[in-house]
Amino acid sequence: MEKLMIEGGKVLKGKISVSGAKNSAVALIPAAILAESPVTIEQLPNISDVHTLSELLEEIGGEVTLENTKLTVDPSKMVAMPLPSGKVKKLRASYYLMGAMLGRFKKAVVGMPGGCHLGPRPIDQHIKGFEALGAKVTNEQGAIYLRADELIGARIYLDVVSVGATINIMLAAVRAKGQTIIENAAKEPEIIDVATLLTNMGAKIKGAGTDVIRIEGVDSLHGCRHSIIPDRIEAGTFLIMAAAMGKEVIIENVIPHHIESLIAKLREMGVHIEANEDQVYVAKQDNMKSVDIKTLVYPGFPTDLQQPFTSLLTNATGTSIVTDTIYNARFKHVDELRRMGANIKVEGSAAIIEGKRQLQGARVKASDLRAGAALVVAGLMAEGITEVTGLEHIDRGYENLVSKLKGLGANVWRETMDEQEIEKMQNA
Ligand SMILES: CC(=O)N[C@H]1[C@@H](OP(=O)(O)OP(=O)(O)OC[C@H]2O[C@@H](n3ccc(=O)[nH]c3=O)[C@H](O)[C@@H]2O)O[C@H](CO)[C@@H](O)[C@@H]1O
Ligand SMILES: C=C(OP(=O)(O)O)C(=O)O
Repeated sequence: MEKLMIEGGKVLKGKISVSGAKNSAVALIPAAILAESPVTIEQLPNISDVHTLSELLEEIGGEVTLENTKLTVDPSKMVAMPLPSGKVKKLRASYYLMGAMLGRFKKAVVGMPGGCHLGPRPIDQHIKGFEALGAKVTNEQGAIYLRADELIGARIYLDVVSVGATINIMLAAVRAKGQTIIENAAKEPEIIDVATLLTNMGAKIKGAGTDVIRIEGVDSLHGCRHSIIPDRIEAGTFLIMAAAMGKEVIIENVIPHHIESLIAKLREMGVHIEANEDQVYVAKQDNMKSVDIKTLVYPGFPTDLQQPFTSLLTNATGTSIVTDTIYNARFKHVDELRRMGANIKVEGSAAIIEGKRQLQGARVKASDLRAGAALVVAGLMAEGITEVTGLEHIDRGYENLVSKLKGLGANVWRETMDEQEIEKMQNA
């Protein structure tokens, strides 16, 4: 087991490049199940969620080759093998195996997904969608059983705007008979990316990226090549790091339009940002002003950036309020930031941050992926050394974080933990 060491206070300068989007990748890989010939996905991030999903596709008979950032899946020999436990528990996105296998085989058995602990993460809207398409869905000992004689297109109104449910229903509906209409659909860029792959595979989808998606089912789908969009959350994390410690930082391979809500808030704080087609230039501002943020569905401020942004706000003068309307208990990072000297109170779904505080290096633990990102931001700003454990969470979503940050001049490295340290961490 390893821990991440960060010597804080170093100025960040230079270029950093964004990898392919995790939350697209984890849907595009299961989508390959729907084809009958090989699908190649390019620019994939080298993160553990991608490896876990590739292994899951192998478990159901897929021939998978993963070379650097390119994955080829030959799904022709896949079978509807039950996946009630094991690797499906390692990540959230294993729920996309439900929609994809239901679409291809008209049946699936998939264990309840894992992923970050952000409070309750129900999948009732996914199930409502599958049932509307004609599937019988039961939960037996922690696994979801889905079966349909035939999938028939339907009009589905989502009671909650959900990225996961929108994509999952799309995956099943492309192979249903007739038309499916998803109303109150989520509009995240990852949904457009998945719809683009499916369209290249022969699906008929209109309206992805708006709140009404229309799908005309087809009898079969074929292989294709697809290049994934850049990760807006990784890009956003780098922007936040640069706002905290950056002199002249250029973030490359980014679609600035995807992170407009973050850019607007950083500018409101006084951070200097210039954006062109696929690059963003950031320069730190010494007297950042406090701001309030409220997380919302896209194009609102993303919940996935709320945690790293909270760390930045400890360095802004005045009181900031961060409200998470998507996951109102997504505040596990706050206790750890307090250990580093932050003055933050959590009241209901809001965190109240009193700045400006000079954080101090400490031993902290990442409880989930973006809590980990928040602690890295805090470590870069802190005086002295910060030790971050719980790296398995960070490795789910950030490719080569250490070498990318080193490229900007940060002093960060990984160290193997000894047995005593592991025991101490587990008992903490
Ligand atoms: C693998 C993946 O892409 N994960 C992302 C996805 O997670 P996830 O798929 O969990 O998030 P959703 O967009 O589905 O959920 C949004 C909100 O709807 C609620 N809800 C969702 C589904 C459902 O059936 N019932 C229900 O009530 C959730 O509890 C949450 O409050 O979107 C989140 C919100 O942008 C991001 O934080 C995660 O990074
Ligand atoms: C919460 C996240 O991931 P997951 O849904 O995979 O747990 C995330 O990407 O911030």
